[in-house]
Amino acid sequence: MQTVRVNLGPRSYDIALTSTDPAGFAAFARRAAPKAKLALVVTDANVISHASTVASGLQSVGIHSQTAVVPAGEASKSVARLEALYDALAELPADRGTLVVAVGGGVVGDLGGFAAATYNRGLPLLMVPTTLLAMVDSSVGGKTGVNHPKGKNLIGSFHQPAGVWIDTAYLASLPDREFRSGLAEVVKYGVIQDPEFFEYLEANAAAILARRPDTLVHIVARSCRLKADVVEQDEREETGLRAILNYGHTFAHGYETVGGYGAWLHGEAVAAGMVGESRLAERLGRIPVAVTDRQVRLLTAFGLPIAGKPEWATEALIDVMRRDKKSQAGKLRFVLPTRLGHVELVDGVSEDLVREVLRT
Ligand SMILES: NC(=O)c1ccc[n+]([C@@H]2O[C@H](COP(=O)([O-])OP(=O)(O)OC[C@H]3O[C@@H](n4cnc5c(N)ncnc54)[C@H](O)[C@@H]3O)[C@@H](O)[C@H]2O)c1
Ligand SMILES: O=C(O)C(=O)C[C@@H](O)[C@H](O)[C@H](O)COP(=O)(O)O
Ligand SMILES: [Zn+2]
Repeated sequence: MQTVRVNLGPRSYDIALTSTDPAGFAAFARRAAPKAKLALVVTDANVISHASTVASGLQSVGIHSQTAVVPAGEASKSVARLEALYDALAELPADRGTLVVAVGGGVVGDLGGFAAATYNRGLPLLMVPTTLLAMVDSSVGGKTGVNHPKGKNLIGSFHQPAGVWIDTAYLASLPDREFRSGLAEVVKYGVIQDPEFFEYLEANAAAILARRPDTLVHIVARSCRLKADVVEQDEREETGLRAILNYGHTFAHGYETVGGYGAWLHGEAVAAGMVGESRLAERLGRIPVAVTDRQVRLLTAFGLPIAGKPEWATEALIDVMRRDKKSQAGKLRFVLPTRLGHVELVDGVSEDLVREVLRT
């Protein structure tokens, strides 16, 4: 087992990275929440069997749990599903020591995490990610929330987990499209922080797609460390540093929202979003075309899209972008590459330039 520590003073926690170790999980859960007696396990319909293994582990260390199952998919990141979780917590009844355990992908983590952040003004949260995307990104760093019809994650909060338990054996059953979607966020770390990691992904694309266990462990561990490094320095996205994790996401959230949260998976939108935002950087004279070309080649090798769908209206996409959390006084801000491995937050990018890129 490897451990990645996220150092956040009193909110510090461990990310445990393992492969099939249910006994280890129970001890980890007990360490992360020493006083918990009761838990709500939140999961989705596709991963109920993993949730029941987790529930048995909790029981073995004296934590009795109930399970709340939400339908699989992005539509569950809604205020209506959140209310149902509040009902389940009230029914338990939860007290301030009750643990929320999110077993699933980013949808379950963001939704269950936001219920934990807000019920009784905050409950301890344990993340048990079962998708690649959740292992490398959403389970780490404390962003929780739900969508609004007018924009992704418009309702949410920062609420750090007490621990993250990653078992890469869960990835064996993950559908191919979901696995590829997670790879988009992995590529993101290479572009924003680590050119050597980007080269590793280029050189090992076939082994990664074949889910070779050593490559999986490496990409999950490296991604968690890279994300933790950013979160440790700017936990609540106040200095602008954490915004680098939003590379590709201004476009991506446009694609997801205009697509009605069903057309594309999050990682697919991020892949096309990174290419669009890299093209913006080119047009602003910040990078040579070669930097975009390398991203296009790697994302294509991973079977990910590199441009939005032609039917998505430019003005509808821009309208969503104006509501992006990085916007200030209605002006768009983008995270743009300066070279492979480094990005900057750039103010006042003209909407006309964005239109031009969206139309190409
Ligand atoms: N909080 C953050 O920092 C953060 C970061 C990145 C993404 N996100 C959010 O995460 C969400 C996307 O997460 P996701 O890609 O994990 O999608 P998801 O949660 O919808 O899971 C994808 C699909 O895979 C299924 N599944 C999960 N684990 C499985 C397994 N082991 N075997 C078989 N099927 C399995 C799920 O039931 C679902 O159908 C988006 O809402 C995105 O906005 C949040
Ligand atoms: O953790 C972060 O910070 C991120 O931006 C990670 C993103 O991959 C993730 O999609 C996040 O949910 C986007 O957050 P938002 O604040 O733009 O809604
Ligand atoms: Zn993302």
